[in-house]
Amino acid sequence: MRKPIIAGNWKMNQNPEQTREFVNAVKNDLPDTNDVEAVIAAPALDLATLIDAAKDSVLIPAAQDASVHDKGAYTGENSPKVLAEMGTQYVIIGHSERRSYHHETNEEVNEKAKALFRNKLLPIICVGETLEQREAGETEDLVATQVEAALAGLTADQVKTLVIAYEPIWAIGTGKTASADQAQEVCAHIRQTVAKLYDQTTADAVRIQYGGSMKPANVKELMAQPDIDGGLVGGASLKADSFLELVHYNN
Ligand SMILES: O=C[C@H](O)COP(=O)(O)O
Repeated sequence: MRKPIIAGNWKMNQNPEQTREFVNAVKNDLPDTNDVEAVIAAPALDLATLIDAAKDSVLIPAAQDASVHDKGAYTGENSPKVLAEMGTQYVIIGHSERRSYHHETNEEVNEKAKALFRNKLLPIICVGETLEQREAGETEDLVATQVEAALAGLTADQVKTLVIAYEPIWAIGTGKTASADQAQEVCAHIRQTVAKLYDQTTADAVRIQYGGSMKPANVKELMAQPDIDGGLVGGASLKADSFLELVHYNN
């Protein structure tokens, strides 16, 4: 039985004061962590505040990216070693905004996944296609290639603990959600890809999120799909009320 995981990705929004207000507003109303994991991936500048404010709650702190290096002369980078020391649990890697604006390659995403495991952090690996790629019928091959590259060299035991987020780029921040059927089809394909690369037990353990205009109005239908185990949510995770509705999708 895979534990659902709803993760807010704040992107470059919220400041430390807003972060503390948000955590104070949600922390006593979160679901039992055995039922649903509630995660917030804050900007690096807010992470210390998030971790401090959330310390007596079940809210799980996450980062939005990490360096492939633990330390050294890498100006502007965030060390996975320090993220772990601070109390971060998950780190998003390979988000389409990083692939597009920072030209991150599949190989770098793989290096980052290895750096996270080296530091006992868990990756949330993002994959997904553009509208042009979808219309050209390339979605399944593209997503399988991204998954295979990201997981290269990882053990089955590592893969069982990580999260893959399927985020069709055309649905991110656009208000256009993939239909539940479209999202399920690609998430099932991702699971089959993991089964081919590893085995069915590993594929059955890995958690797959959908991301792209997920909101309180559509979370229930998306989460009802057999291969969707969670959501990676941008805009709708910024407000406390909306985030609480998302993590309580089952009520
Ligand atoms: O990481 C989150 C996704 O990019 C989705 O963003 P969105 O919910 O604002 O569409």
